[in-house]
Amino acid sequence: MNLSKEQMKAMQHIKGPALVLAVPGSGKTTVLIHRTANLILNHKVHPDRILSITFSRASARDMKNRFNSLYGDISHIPVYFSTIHSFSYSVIREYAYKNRIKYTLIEDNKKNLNKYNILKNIYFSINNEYVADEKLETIINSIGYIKNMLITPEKFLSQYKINISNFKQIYRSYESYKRNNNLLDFDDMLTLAIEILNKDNHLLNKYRNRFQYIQVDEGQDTSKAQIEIIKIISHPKNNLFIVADDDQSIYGFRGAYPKGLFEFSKIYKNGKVFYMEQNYRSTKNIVNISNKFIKQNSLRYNKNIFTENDYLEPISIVKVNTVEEQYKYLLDDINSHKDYANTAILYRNNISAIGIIEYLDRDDLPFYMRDNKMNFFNHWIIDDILCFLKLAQNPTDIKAFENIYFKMKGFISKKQLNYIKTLNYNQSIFDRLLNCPGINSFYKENFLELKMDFKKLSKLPPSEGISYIEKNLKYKDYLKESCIKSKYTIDTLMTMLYFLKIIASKVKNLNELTGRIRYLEYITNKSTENKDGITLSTVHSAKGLEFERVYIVDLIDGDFPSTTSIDNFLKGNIESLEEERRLFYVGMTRAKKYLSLITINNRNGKEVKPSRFITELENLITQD
Ligand SMILES: Nc1ncnc2c1ncn2[C@@H]1O[C@H](COP(=O)(O)OP(=O)(O)OP(=O)(O)O)[C@@H](O)[C@H]1O
Repeated sequence: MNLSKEQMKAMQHIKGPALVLAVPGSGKTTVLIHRTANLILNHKVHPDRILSITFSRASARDMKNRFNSLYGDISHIPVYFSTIHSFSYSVIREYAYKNRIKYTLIEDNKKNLNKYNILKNIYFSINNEYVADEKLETIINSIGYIKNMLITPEKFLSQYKINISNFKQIYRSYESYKRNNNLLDFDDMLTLAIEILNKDNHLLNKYRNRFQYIQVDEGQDTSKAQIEIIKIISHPKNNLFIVADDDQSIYGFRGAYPKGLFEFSKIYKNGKVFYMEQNYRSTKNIVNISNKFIKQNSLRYNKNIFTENDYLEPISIVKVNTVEEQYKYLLDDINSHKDYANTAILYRNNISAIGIIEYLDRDDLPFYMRDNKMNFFNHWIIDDILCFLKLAQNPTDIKAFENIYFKMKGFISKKQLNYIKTLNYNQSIFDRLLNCPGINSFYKENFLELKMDFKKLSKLPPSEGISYIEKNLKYKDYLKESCIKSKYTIDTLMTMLYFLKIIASKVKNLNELTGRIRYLEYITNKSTENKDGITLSTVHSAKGLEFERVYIVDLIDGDFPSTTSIDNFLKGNIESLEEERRLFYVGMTRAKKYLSLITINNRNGKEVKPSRFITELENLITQD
């Protein structure tokens, strides 16, 4: 590949600070890789002296693979591509070794001592109630934001409203608990590294001498804390080379600080800024429409993306009625090309992967999961449904009953549960309930009705059974109530049930359903090795990647863009909706030749609206 004039200029920049501001597919990563080789081959820089930083472990791996496939083993010394976290952690480890401190990482939730458990305990001790998963996530994201932005919780709370009681106290307890016990989470890696580099001159100089050249990919998603580390290490030579695209900044909620890019010229008076606006990745159809689309954002630096690539197929906007029709369309389209390794199915939320996996597996199509962060297969809602079905099959199953007796109609009390546990365990639970002392006719009727309901349930195929549990056994009422307490939205929970029904629709009985769930979990875990399969990924994790064919699915208003961003927009705050638009733009610009955007009218029997971004795109297309 011949680099363009713009790319060459950027690549040949050697000394002093430089910022490359560029559009998607313009060769930012390409330039960074060639520059690395140029430093080593033509400027005799030892590979060990170059620190190339990128955003995630996956992108560090991708960059290393791209480097190796272009240049192989040019120096017989491995070239170092790292995340800022792993770099910071190496600083901390060295400092800890020197000072005989033993830090423990608390990010592994398979270990007992992990940040989730610590925060759950702290939350309970302060608020006297259990914290729900979604609230816990808000707490973790907010703490991450505070640390990445290098601000105080007070400042954070003055800017953002979060629905967490006593957040400040939780924050302080968590911080002091970690400090007192030498515990570290990911965000501490950054703030502690800054602290260490600021106080240990010897260590600081060692790192400054070692890393003479620093390169940063995806500069738009570096946080203030990360920028600070990079600034400290590169000083005073400031041989700093950053590539970035503010239109692809998608981690604002975690403290990404793209505005930092535009302070570059203020911080580095002798800094050079290069621009690259030619896209080498996508067809003219995709480039033109993406360009118009991102121009709808107001918080951006205007760039004009263009390409010399040909026009090919127009992007397709596909509107179908149901989720099942969406999968059928996907399968038909993918099967007509069978170019699995060059195809990606992208989505806004992890949960969207469930239905896709089920359908791909039914058709025996290979897939590769880019990020397996789903907790679907072991979620309590799945456990609940399995317990209902187990109890229907075996009305003496007290363990199943104990899990769900308060999640259905019947008003069964804990006292009654404890009483029936003392009765003959071979007797049906419903008969035992009828034997509870002192129950009045109201309770008797309830229990008799329950007995009949479970009998009916035992005769239904699983997918109908789930609807029966939802409606007749009033499980949906329980879910609605639990939403009030847990801050799960009912839509999230109903979507999970809906995907479970899709899985259940092809099985005959409980055994098969349990087997199918475990099997899907297994192939999902295994698929992270299956690089030749169709890539399934959230748009977030697809950043930096490219595919011949890209499908973006489940394009529903409220999913993509998210409900929160729409609510904020209605209150006059455009930032989060603009971040969603950038995310959508990142998704669109992953496609080289073919881009298909799919929306549905109906999910789980409810009418849904197409993503407002689809409407926007349709308007832009008709204006052409
Ligand atoms: N000068 C060039 N000639 C031909 N192809 C090029 C050139 N520069 C880059 N490419 C190709 O264009 C595609 C996009 O390059 P690259 O991934 O480096 O872009 P990027 O700016 O990092 O993209 P993004 O920010 O969207 O992830 C790659 O397939 C790359 O090989």
